[in-house]
Formats: sequence, C-alpha cells, structure tokens
Amino acid sequence: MDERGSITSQWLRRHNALYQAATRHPFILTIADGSINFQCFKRWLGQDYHFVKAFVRFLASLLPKMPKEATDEEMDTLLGGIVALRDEIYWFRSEAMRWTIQLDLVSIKVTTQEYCEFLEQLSQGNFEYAIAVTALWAIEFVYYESFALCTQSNAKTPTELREACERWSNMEFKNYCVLLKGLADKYLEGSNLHVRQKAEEIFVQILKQEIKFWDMSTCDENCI
Ligand SMILES: Cc1ncc(CNC=O)c(N)n1
Repeated sequence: MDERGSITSQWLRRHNALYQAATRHPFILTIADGSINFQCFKRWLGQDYHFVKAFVRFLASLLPKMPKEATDEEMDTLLGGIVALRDEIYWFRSEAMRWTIQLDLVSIKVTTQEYCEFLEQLSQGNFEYAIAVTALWAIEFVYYESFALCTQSNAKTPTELREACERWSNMEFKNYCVLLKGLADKYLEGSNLHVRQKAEEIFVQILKQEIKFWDMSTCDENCI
C-alpha cells in the first residue's frame, strides 16, 4: 500500500482541520514570526517539563506490550526514544536555568494535569499495543510538524528559542517520527475494526489535548 493510502495518512486528511489547529497554533506562529512574548515561552517550558516526565512513563509502558514478533529495528526505535527522553529531561533542566525558572517550584496547571492523566490511562495494560504506538506517533508528530515551521529558512524565530525548536524539528527527530508512523500503520493494519476505531478516537483526543496545551501556553493579558 502506498504511503498516502496508509491508515494514519487517511486520518491526517480526515481530521485535517484539527491537525492544522494543533500544528499551526498561534503559540507556534508567534515563535515563527518572532512576536512571541518570552513569558509565554517560559510558561510553556515549565509545563512541558511536567508533561515530559509523564511521557517517559507512557513510553516505557510500551515496552512490556511490544509483541514477541517485533523486529530488532522496532525495539531499537522504542529504546532510542527512551534514551532521547533522558537527554530531553537534561535539556529542560539546563534550559530552565537559562531562563531562571526553578522547575521544582513550577506548579502543574489543570490542562497539563489532564494531559498527564490521559497518558496514564494510555499506559494501562488494557490499551492495545497498536493504540499505544499510534498515540506515541501522534504525540511526537504534532511537535515535529509544529516546530518544523519555526526552523524553516523564512522563519523569524528568536535566537533564544532556536535550540528548543531544533530539538523537535531536526532530521533525527523527523526520522524517528517516520519510523513511529510506520509502526502505527503496521499494527493498525493488523488490528480489527474496533481497535482501529478506538485508535482513531485516541488520535483525535491527542490533537485536542495538544491544542489545549498550546492554548495554555499562549499569553493572554494575565501573562504580562
Ligand atoms: C505537550 C507535548 N506534546 C508532545 C511533546 C513531544 N514529546 C516529547 O518530548 C512534548 N514534549 N509535549
């Protein structure tokens, strides 16, 4: 089957409006056009650190679910994702110091708490591997597509934010997302209609959670 016909590609077309809202959010657009208020970025940084710590647990929950017949490359992809998250946690801590943010004093906001609870549900044993690996792809892919906009040659991303944007839009992360999309399609193809429908619902929920997360990071009057 060609790439365009894959299940995840069909979803991206079917839910294009939501997908655009998640990957072309005003928060991202203000980074790309250079107009972002750094207070918004600092708010995002603190909340995303809370998210990534929950995301580590979610990603680790895939390992015991991985089918026995999974290939070595598949195991490498998931383990590579875990190793990358270790580096990511270190990056958050160093980036927070640069912005004089004390991460241990950053309280988790409701939106972040809800997303983390959603990840916890996905980590439960009763969620099939096909659904978990599809959720992993969706969560990573939204960040790739969002931050790739900020590192395009015509972007006016502030120098101070370039490193953050590079993290989720460099070639290595792009290739990781391509591998995850392939895994999602492989296991969705091999699943029954009920699992595919549940996976699509989770995909839509993830897009909505990502939009809410950007909304939370977007400065309104009480940000200044
Ligand atoms: C809210 C959110 N969604 C996706 C990602 C990307 N995955 C891990 O870094 C992230 N950091 N935060």
